[in-house]
Amino acid sequence: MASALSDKLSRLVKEMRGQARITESNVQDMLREVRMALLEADVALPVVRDFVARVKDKALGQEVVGSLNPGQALVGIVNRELVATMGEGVSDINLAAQPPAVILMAGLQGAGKTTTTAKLAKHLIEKRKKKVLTVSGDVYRPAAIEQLKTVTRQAGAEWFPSSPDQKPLDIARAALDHARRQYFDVLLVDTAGRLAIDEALMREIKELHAALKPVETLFVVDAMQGQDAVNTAKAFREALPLTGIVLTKMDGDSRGGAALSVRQITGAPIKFAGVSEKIDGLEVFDAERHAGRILGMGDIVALVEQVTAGVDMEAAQKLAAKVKSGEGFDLNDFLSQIQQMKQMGGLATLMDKLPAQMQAKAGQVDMDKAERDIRRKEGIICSMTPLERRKPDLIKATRKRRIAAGAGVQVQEVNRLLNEFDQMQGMMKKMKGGGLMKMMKRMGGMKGMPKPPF
Ligand SMILES: Nc1nc2c(ncn2[C@@H]2O[C@H](COP(=O)(O)OP(=O)(O)OP(=O)(O)O)[C@@H](O)[C@H]2O)c(=O)[nH]1
Repeated sequence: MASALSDKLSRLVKEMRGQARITESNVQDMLREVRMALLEADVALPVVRDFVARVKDKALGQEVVGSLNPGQALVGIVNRELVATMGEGVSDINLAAQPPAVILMAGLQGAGKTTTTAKLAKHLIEKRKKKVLTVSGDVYRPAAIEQLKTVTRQAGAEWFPSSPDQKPLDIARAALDHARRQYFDVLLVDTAGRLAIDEALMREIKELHAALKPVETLFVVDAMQGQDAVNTAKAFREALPLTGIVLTKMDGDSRGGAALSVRQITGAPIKFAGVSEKIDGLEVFDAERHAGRILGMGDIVALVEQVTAGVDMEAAQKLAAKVKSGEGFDLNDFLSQIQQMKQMGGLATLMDKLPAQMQAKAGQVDMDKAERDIRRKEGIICSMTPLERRKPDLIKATRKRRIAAGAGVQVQEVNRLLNEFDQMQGMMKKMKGGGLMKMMKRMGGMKGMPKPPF
């Protein structure tokens, strides 16, 4: 499905070539695809509508800069809007309170509250060097108290005992008192889960909130819940002043649309993502990476940006004019293409940014070898005289030996480069216009290299 979206967008991107502006008419198809992609990613409909309207607003009339066409520019706008909606920058746990800083965990049953409580304890111990106490207020499911005890041990934190015959509010007060007296920095309060929104339990968590005055009230939500997450989020937002969201089970196969919906509905920042059942399976939420996941495009946008940033547009245009005018593509141009590739961070960096389905193919290419090969080629061309670079036909056997010696390679390598260059020159002529993207595209068909995105 991810590849279907990338394919659709790529096709539309191609159709929009040669248009200099994003207009009402050329943007419609793209926006339809974006809307579909968001719905398929399980983003709630009202959130999708809002989002697409914002993107349209930002996109209309926008001049398309540099080598980008309107399609590519729109992908950039969608990506930036996704990142902005889900929150830019890193938003860690706020501990700015008179210790112990209380963190209240809220969410539906099975969302992953207990697991997340322990994961968070570990995070605070290891990353923030805090002394952490956990307590369970879940008196309805006796196993929940034991579960918290086990995972708290795994996290290396301390656990405050509680039992099913106590009232949650009493447990919480006793734990807070203990935390104060024992100089704990943080008290993590796990609460009873709800299968669905339940009045009595909502009242209980509100009371806990009022008594504990937590510095953080985290809403724990299962990313696999998709659209259903919206109703849960609404109910919790109405009951509690949420300060952050933890999205769990992000290692599942959801498209991650819940992130966008829950963020928009609650207005609270997404702070962490649960990425495995294990105690260390918690990551600080990365909106940029998640935007890529929702669009199913890997880091394709980053790739487009990196390519356009690294390319010397003036040089690329000169090259295009050169090829068009029939003046020919020479080894100086070949050298400058290699150098531009280096400026973009080298092959390995570019491959890293490809979407998953392309990376699988890229994985078959030995990157180190490919990089070494490029460096050798650069060395060979640099050993030639300017005239030889313009007219490689002039290079005779004795010069080949000298060039090889100068570059520290075998003569066969020089021959191979000249042959490859010959092929490439033929190709460039056929293309009637240069450009790195086009060249990369052609390279996609060569030597098992993955195809570039556009
Ligand atoms: N794969 C995966 N599983 C998770 C993650 N977080 C929690 N789980 C699993 O989800 C299940 C429910 O997690 P709990 O922590 O028991 O959920 P809870 O919200 O405390 O549930 P109650 O105590 O019943 O309210 C457990 O099997 C966890 O191992 C995660 O990030 N990834």
